[in-house]
Amino acid sequence: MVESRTRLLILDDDRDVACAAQMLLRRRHGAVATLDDPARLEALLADGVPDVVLLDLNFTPGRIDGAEGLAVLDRLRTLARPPAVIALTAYADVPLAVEALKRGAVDFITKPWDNARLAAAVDAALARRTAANVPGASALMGDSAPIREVKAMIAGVAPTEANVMVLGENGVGKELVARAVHQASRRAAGTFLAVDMGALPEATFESELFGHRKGAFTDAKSDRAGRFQAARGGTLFLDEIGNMPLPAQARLLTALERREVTPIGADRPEPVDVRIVSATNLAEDRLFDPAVFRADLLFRLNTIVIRVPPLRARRDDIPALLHHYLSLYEGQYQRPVRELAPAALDRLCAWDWPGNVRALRHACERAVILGADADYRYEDFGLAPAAPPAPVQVEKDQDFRLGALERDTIAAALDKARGNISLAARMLGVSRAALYRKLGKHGI
Ligand SMILES: Nc1ncnc2c1ncn2[C@@H]1O[C@H](COP(=O)(O)OP(=O)(O)OP(=O)(O)O)[C@@H](O)[C@H]1O
Repeated sequence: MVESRTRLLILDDDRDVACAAQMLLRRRHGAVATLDDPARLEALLADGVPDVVLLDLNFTPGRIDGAEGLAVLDRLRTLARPPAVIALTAYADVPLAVEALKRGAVDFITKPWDNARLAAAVDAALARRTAANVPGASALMGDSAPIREVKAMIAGVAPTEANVMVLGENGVGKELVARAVHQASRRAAGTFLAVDMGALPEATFESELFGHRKGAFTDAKSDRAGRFQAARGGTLFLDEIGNMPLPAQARLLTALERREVTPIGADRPEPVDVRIVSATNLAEDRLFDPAVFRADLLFRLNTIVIRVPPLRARRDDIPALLHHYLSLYEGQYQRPVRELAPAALDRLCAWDWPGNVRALRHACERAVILGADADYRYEDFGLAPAAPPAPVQVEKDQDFRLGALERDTIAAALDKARGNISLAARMLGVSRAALYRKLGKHGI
């Protein structure tokens, strides 16, 4: 994907709160705008739509019904390319957070927040600004035999309450499969809440998932709902499950076995009413290694396993995906409709797509933005390997080596992390979203 700066917007009437969030996020993301009055939102949107909006749900002092924030959320969702919205609320109001999630917010944070948690939520929102945010892209495309099999499994398993584990390489569409299970289930009217288990800090793991009571620990200034409570009546998607440390796995297992969770500081457990869909890109031999993943947790989660094959194993889907994403980005960037030259299509179908559908999508975005000919050419997709180093002038040579160095470092980190994106991003000291951008840039 073409590198672009992330745009964040913080919409909160409390200037101190907005300023604190701005300072925290500016270090990581650069451009962070703040707005204390929703009446000025339209003028700001006219200048460009942000990627992520941190949205306070109550502006007028004393109001706690969230109606003001929900109205802004509804407005943002009508945009052609809506931002990912993280709802902010000063009140541990689970119904309000759930309402925001139902109306399309990707996450919620209770104020006062933990900085690491806020930063992780923004990263996750950026990485997830995918299917849910792009009209028409939420359906699983493809009609190859393997993808038809996946769709048949989804149709068969969705109406049951069985836990589903989705396996597959990065970018194959595991989250789309999880959403499809939710949408075809009896819980479709409820919340679909995705949690990146690999990104949950170990210290706050329990409070994030199960919630806490005011005063349970020094920073617990108010009650806080956990993900299990927020997804009540809906589906909890536990993503990157293979990245969980073993102690966290034990705590999750207890909750699933007892079907109840106890918020930290509470004296009574609360029943759990969620359907669990989990996903990992770990290879199955790693998943069955007890040093990596607890067997008892695995057997809780994998009642039904849906394996999503890599794109290179279902090349018949490539033409439809290319046409879909090219026309999607032509519309989005208001670029002319262009054909894919037959020779280019052949080469794109022969490419192995190591980053799977996500990489294909990024490549299409690049081609739409950079392609200049009447038809799309293979070169427009940025997949050709880097040119061999030539003994040209020193400066150019250095540029080339810098790019190659970055690519090699990323490839080495991915290799070491066995394809685990969260882990590789942590090793490289960048966010998951930034790593995905770099993967797209290098066609990895
Ligand atoms: N069959 C498909 N049809 C259309 N778009 C797809 C399909 N599969 C994946 N995509 C798109 O590819 C991108 C990656 O999909 P998704 O996030 O579901 O993959 P993932 O397997 O969960 O990735 P990761 O393991 O990296 O989290 C998304 O933008 C999604 O919309």
